Amino acid sequence: MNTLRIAGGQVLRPDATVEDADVLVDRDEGTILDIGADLDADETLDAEGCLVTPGLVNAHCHVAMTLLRGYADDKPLDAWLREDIWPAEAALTPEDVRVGAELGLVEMIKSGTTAFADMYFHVPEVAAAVDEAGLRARLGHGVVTLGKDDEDARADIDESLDVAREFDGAADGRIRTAAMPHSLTTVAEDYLREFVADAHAEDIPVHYHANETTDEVDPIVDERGERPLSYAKELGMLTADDFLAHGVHVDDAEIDLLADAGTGVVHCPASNMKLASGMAPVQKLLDAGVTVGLGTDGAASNNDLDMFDEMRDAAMLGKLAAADASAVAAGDVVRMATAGSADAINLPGGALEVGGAADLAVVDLDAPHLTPANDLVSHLAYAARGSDVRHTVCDGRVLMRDREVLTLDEDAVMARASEAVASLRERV
Ligand SMILES: N[C@@H](CCSC[C@H]1O[C@@H](n2cnc3c(=O)[nH]cnc32)[C@H](O)[C@@H]1O)C(=O)O
Ligand SMILES: [Zn+2]
Repeated sequence: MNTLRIAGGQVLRPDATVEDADVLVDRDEGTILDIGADLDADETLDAEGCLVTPGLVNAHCHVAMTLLRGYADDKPLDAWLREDIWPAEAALTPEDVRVGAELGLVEMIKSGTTAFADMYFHVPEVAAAVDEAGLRARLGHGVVTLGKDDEDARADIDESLDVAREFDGAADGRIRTAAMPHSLTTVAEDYLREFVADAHAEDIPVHYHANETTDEVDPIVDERGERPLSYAKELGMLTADDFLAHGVHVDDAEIDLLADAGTGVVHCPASNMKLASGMAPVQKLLDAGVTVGLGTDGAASNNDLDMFDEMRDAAMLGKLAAADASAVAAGDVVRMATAGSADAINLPGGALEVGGAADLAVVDLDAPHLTPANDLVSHLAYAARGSDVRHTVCDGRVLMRDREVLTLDEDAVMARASEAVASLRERV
């Protein structure tokens, strides 16, 4: 057996307690063997003065959109997508998506994220980047049928199903997949019904954007006389395996539907604030027992992939939405960014426990903004930053040691991404 010891730190346990302990990892199996005192191992990662946390799980992203960071800001969702983002995306080559994904993965590793869910296109390139970088992911090809003829719409759906079949279990099992209709309004009803049924017939989960803006909710209510999530249920896309992004404008009946079905909701507070989409009723979702995860959405609507920022944003926005300072507390957002997200996207990780996945982040507490150590869960939620992460481990493999990313060449990736975007701007 080949073992790794994360030594001398404090460890955040699933019940939100913190204890002084080493974490012993089986590198061959990628699992945690023991959490305890003075454990011996083949290799040691120093965690003195640090908090060892579960790797953060970014449950909704478009990772290659790092290329469009700062490309178009300060617009509402619909205009932003139609006027800026979709025209630029139409010009992206597979090589662009590869380097954009690598850039995003470097950013994730450097901020303690070990797993994510991603909706994009040229997915084979995203999968190759994930394989190389060493993270876990649930990947899928996003489908839009609006504005497409029947042949193109069907080709898009076929590609989504083919990608889900082909890449499930890739990267030594670290990659899982989903079928990904973009949203309830950008994929037409007949296509959606067939797409979802075909995916579920092969046990492929479905991931989509829902109830993000009122512009997206109102047409469904006007045309169908029912709420979007009641429509989603009727289409069969509200099962325990499926998960949706946003869920901003959901009413009480829709919250009950989500809780009854066990469908995960991925809250994306920064994106919702930046696009002025609205405030998700996160405390209500939690109270109803809905599985709630946390995601950054793409870097063009955030504008980073730092899940520490996202935790703080979720807590702040959740309190505002509930008009209650006790709503969406520190422990709630830490759980959402770890176990909640892992649960929503159904990947291993999200908790440090014996027998569980060895996916973790080591946060350096020796910083003025993390002093004094009154409450480490509070610090994670409100005061820590991605740049406080010292080591990142996924599936038992060290992806970053002492802030040096070991699986990708950070400087080379940044240079290639800048070149790719210079060329993209000339083409668009
Ligand atoms: N195959 C589709 C692309 C779908 S990928 C997923 C899409 O979601 C877009 N996207 C990013 N953030 C959001 C959001 O917050 N809401 C809805 N769509 C988004 C992203 O730009 C990308 O085009 C096509 O032909 O256009
Ligand atoms: Zn999105």
